[in-house]
Amino acid sequence: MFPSRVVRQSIPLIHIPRNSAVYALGAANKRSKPLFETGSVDWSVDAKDSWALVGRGKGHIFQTLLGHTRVSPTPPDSLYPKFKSLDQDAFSRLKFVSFRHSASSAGEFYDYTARYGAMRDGDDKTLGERFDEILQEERVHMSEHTPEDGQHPGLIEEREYRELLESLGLTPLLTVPLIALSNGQTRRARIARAILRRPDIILLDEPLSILKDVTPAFVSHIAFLEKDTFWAGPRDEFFGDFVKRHFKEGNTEVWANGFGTGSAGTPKGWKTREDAPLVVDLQGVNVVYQGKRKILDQISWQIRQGDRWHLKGQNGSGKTTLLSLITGDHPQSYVQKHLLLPPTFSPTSPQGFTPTLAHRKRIPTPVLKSSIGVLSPELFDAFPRREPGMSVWDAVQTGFGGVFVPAGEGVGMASVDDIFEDGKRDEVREWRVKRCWEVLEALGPNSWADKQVSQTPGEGASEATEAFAARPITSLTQGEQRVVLLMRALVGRAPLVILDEVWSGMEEGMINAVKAYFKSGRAFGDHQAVVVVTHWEEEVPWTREEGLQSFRLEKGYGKTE
Ligand SMILES: Nc1ncnc2c1ncn2[C@@H]1O[C@H](COP(=O)(O)OP(=O)(O)OP(=O)(O)O)[C@@H](O)[C@H]1O
Repeated sequence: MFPSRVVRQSIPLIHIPRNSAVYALGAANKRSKPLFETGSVDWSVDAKDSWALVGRGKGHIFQTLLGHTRVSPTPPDSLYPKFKSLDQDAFSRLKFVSFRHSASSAGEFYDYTARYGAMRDGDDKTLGERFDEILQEERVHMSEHTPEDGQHPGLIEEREYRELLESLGLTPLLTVPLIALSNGQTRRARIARAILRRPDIILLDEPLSILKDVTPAFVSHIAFLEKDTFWAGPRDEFFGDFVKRHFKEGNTEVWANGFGTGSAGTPKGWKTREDAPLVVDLQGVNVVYQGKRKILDQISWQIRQGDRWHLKGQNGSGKTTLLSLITGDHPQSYVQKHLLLPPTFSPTSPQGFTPTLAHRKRIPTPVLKSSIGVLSPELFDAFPRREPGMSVWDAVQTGFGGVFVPAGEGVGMASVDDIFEDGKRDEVREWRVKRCWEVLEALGPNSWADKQVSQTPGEGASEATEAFAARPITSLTQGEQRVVLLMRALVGRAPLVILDEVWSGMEEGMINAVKAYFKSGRAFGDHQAVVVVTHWEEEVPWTREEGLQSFRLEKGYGKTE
């Protein structure tokens, strides 16, 4: 939460008294089961506190703060006592920034289709211009209120504004079009946009896109909600007594670090790495924008079958750009001198593809798409989940062709028809159906759902999976949609799999299920190369001992570490 300008320290900004029950808005009556109860915890948030909401039920706390639940009995001074005492509308003094829906919720800040292509009219508004607009809106808003009515905190001061941009690393980006900002840059820009309006409370939903317990230093307090346990208090007490007591039963995984010592996924099969065929071969690759912004400078990178790579680099260092050259999404992929990729792909042949690579411009895009399994924030935004009637099954199947739209009986078969001789086609189809069920079983609700809640007693494992496969993708939670799009990336056993921010938006149970699948060694075959993109070492499913290599991008240059 952002330090408040309101001075009366004794009245809390937020207060949910002890012995309160919090209900979903539509809950019929008091006999309905509450979302959570405060029990003996009297939860108060004061100005200058910085709270982190954690635990599986944190979403309920968030919804409560957004006014989307009913607190019973109604708190005597409202949920927002300080604003009540000042006769202010709490929701006008609160800013909510959600990162859960990935970049698309940034709206004005993102458009996947336009990013690499020619910019359209209106796409070229820069970050600086957008911030100027916001400040102008605030000026107008301010002019409509008197200083006494407390409805406007006054404009951010010039010095404070400059410091804000500096601290978020946005100063050099002011002249960059919004559309060109990288994911991390967009996140930071959205936080700055909220702060520019000088709210008393900022709610940031999943701002860090990380797997788990990296609690930023500025967090002073923690509110925890899971099943029947609600706890709120100072950070030190949480990590001391509370975690020890609450997690003593063994559920410590979420607070432990990293993947532990999983040994699966170890690339094997070739005596030395150099014996393995190349999947990607880049030499001297460059990307320059507007003739001057050099994003990639003479990048050379070879990826071989069985390789496990961690692609690293700060926000804006060019990771997405580099990967978009490999996936063929970037128009400049055609003009690179040396950008070699797999020209064919046969999931049922032992090796998976013809070992002689071809230049990107000689590979039809549908073939390239079928050779690369991708899950990324960009894909999550762009995936046309609203395609009428698209079920989970349909969505997973699109992974075989790397396409977006289910194509009738043989989803993604278009390119395969060209590749395979008559007679082999059924074999492929059979393999595909089997693979779909495999990933659905491995990563579907059987692996992560709270079984008491979502399964009726006696329901068989496959029944739950079948029911899940038939659900419209739009009916799933954001976390469930992420898991489905991960299944889509894995289903084809493509020679190259790219997993960019794979954990973001997933619930804890899903994260554990995916981790278990990666560790089991069944997720990837030895013929597959995998590139993981994350800012956090502990999110990478493999260790150096298991063959992990790192490729770092920095100031346009790339190097193997
Ligand atoms: N069309 C464009 N014009 C100008 N600059 C661009 C354009 N597209 C991208 N950029 C710039 O290229 C740089 C690299 O962006 P990219 O998305 O590849 O970074 P990234 O490493 O993936 O970052 P993140 O970790 O935040 O996702 C950024 O500084 C971005 O502003």
